[in-house]
Amino acid sequence: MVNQLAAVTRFLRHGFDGMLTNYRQYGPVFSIGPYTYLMGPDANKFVFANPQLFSWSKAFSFLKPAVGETSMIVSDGAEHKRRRGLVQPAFHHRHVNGYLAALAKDADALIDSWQDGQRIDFDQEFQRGLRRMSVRSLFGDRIGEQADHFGDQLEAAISLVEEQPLFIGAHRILRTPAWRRAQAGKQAVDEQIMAEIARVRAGSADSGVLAKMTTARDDDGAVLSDIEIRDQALGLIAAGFSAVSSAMTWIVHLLTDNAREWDLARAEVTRVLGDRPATGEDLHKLVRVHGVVQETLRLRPPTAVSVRVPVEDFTYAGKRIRAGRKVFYSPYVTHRLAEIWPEPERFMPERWDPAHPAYRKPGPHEFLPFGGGPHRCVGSTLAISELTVLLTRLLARVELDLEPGSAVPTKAVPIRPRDGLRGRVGRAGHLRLATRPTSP
Ligand code: HEM
Repeated sequence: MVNQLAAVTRFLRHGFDGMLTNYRQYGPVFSIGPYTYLMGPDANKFVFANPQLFSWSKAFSFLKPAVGETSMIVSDGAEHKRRRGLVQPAFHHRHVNGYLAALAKDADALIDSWQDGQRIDFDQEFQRGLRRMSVRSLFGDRIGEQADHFGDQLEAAISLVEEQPLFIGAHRILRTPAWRRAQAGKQAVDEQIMAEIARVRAGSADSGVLAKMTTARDDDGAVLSDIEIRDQALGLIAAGFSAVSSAMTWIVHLLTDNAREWDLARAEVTRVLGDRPATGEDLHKLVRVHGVVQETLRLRPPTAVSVRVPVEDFTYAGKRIRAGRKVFYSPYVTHRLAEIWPEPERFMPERWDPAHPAYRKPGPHEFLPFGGGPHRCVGSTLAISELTVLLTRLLARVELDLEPGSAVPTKAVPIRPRDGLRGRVGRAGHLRLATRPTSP
């Protein structure tokens, strides 16, 4: 029997760690108020293997004002499969590797905009820099040239749906200024995307994901309509943009929390890359950097929980779950289980190095920062590339000195530091890093 008050209080006090304690106490399936939690590796396996039980259209309906009705993330069944089949090839390794040079240029532009010794909020700065990087690789060079302006309009459209679903309904009914701003931003962005699709259809060459989706054709000759392409483009940004910047912020926090970690990752960058940006061939040689990115996604998965809405009643672990309930699964909880991850609270990039004794290859239901099943993150390769490129440029070029205590995690998705991540930046070799004890 779940003690409702204790279970809610745990989450309110301790966020996702409270959810972990609830799992420990109540097992892989339990309900708190209107919500049901399916937790742990076996529950993940069940959720990913049974997509026919769930509706994404219902679970993510709150996103529709920003991403439209046809975006993959709000599509089910055969429609989802068709759309996904036409979008996914644009994220193939081969294409993503083609974006690395442009990503490095944008990463360098971000770093160049900082003054030596300047005090900044890295969380804000990474959001700004990664927005530019994402806009260029998704929408191509033409829109990429006005990435900041385009990004401002996008953000107005998307910021609203990042609020609690209940508040979004209130904004819509009351036609609040935030709602009107979101509508104006969405309209401006829609028009630019439609114009870009028309240019690509008229034969104008571009290399972004948008252009690839516009010309995509499946084995049966099916294509995406203009509205579908526009909705996919908006869905990619809505699903991806804040998750990547959240991951970047935590990467820097975890690396600088212990100067030794920063030094080890930097030594690898110096050895493999020197001062040049990474190419596709370099990626598999950056073992430590890869470990840092993976280990951050383990300890601070931006999508700490995600939601499903069952379309029919079903039974899991002997418990009946009714159609229409909100059901949550949690990468965060699974990533902190000692039975899968020895010393789960420790930041250990070496666990991802096949040559290290601590290495163990996790199953897809044990390490799931990008979800799993047919709706698994379509942008995961691009996300990892953006993080790797920005991280390697930071390691090559700057020292960071973070202010202690400036990284209290929020209880929201994606997890961010509540008051930002503040500190000073200096050119490599110029600023002395303060060494602090490791804590995840
Ligand atoms: C570190 C960064 C990222 C993380 C942690 C992340 C995480 C996730 C997760 C957990 C899901 C599945 C949600 C569920 O099961 O309910 C998902 C889906 C998705 N992600 Fe990501 N994501 C990231 C970056 C990106 C990027 C960069 C893009 C696009 C360029 C993107 C586009 C999408 C889309 C479109 C879906 C829905 C796919 C579908 O419904 O078929 N994500 N993401």
